[in-house]
Amino acid sequence: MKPMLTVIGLMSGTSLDGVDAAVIHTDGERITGLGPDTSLPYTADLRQRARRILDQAPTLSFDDPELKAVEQDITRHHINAVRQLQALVPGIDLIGFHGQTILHAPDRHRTWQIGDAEMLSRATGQAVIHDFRSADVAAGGEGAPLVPWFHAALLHGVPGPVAVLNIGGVANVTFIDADGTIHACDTGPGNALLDDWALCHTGTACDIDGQLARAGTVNWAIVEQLLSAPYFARPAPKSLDRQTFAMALDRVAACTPVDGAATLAAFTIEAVRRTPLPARPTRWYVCGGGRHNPVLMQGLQAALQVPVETVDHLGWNGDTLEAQCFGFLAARSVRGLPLSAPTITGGPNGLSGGRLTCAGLMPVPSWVHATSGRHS
Ligand SMILES: Nc1ncnc2c1ncn2[C@@H]1O[C@H](COP(=O)(O)OP(=O)(O)OP(=O)(O)O)[C@@H](O)[C@H]1O
Ligand SMILES: CC(=O)N[C@H]1[C@@H]2OC[C@@H](O2)[C@@H](O)[C@@H]1O[C@H](C)C(=O)O
Repeated sequence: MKPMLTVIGLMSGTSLDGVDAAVIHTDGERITGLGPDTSLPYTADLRQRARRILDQAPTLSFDDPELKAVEQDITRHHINAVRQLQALVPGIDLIGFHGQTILHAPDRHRTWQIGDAEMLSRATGQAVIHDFRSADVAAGGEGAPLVPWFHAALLHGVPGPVAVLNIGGVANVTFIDADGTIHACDTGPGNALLDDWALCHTGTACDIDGQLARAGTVNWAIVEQLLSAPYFARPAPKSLDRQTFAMALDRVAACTPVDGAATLAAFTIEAVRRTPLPARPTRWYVCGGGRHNPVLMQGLQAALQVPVETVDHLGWNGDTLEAQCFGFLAARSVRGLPLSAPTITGGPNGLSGGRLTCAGLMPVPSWVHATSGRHS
């Protein structure tokens, strides 16, 4: 095993907006450098097709032709993103390929990320780690969130208790206690409901800068009703599917566009505030696209009553963090290091994850042999 790897991490998140890719220099424990990054948005057509697949996922068969076509198109975007970074950074050792989650149901021992790792490996000439969540789910864990080890590595030296909140389609928190213990869970919805509401009422893919929500009045009765869902009474670890709270859109259906947006934003914020954590964080750092929405940021500041800042204040890039994370986790995977923990996903202590594909790679890098047994 080479001590330090140069890895490209790839993330296509639940917002279905495109691929984020980033270079990271890491051995899966230390991060010695962050390289360039890029984002390739999906076309409106691919976004719609991927969304239809996500909506149908619970009943889809693995060989559904449209599923396969969407998977190929998504993989092509990943290949193009990798090629951009390969042109900038010579000597890439490995790719961490998250894929696109279309279904997440750990209670039924299912988590499903689409993306053709073999096609990616062949087209880019790189070893690829993929399928990061299945081992944890198979072992009884939630399979998500997986970002906490990465947040903890980046926070090294920042005194706890602190929380890092990612507001993507779904929102998740990493809590680091004063003694360094990591706790995590999905807090509730992130932007996904707001995105769906904005698309329906304005034709734009999100509530840009919170323009709708800012002009509306929160219907607190609806927020309380939504927060009475059993998920919010469950202790962590726990995780969500993008569509878990899709019924919230029916609950706000009679609201005006602005009041509906204000109510959905309040749902996201209140779900964060009520998330059970072992201690009160002294500070919250926010990443993910939701930090660009001032209504969410100001609402979180008012609700949490301790400083709430974007992770950019720590010198991190809040838009590329998840891509960097899957580069970091790929390096952990090839070393057999844990990707989760009992207080993160509820999976067993010491469990690694991810599968390795080296399709068509000649010669196979020598350090790859260290990972025998997990090839696909
Ligand atoms: N200027 C903005 N105003 C409001 N919302 C914004 C803005 N910029 C980005 N967003 C939100 O951020 C979302 C994208 O966030 P992000 O890329 O973190 O999600 P993701 O990685 O796909 O999701 P997840 O973390 O759940 O996998 C968009 O769908 C949108 O809702
Ligand atoms: C199943 C799945 O893809 N979950 C995502 C999703 O998006 C945010 C939240 O829900 C988080 O649990 C996870 O992503 C991040 C990267 C994670 O695993 O940490």
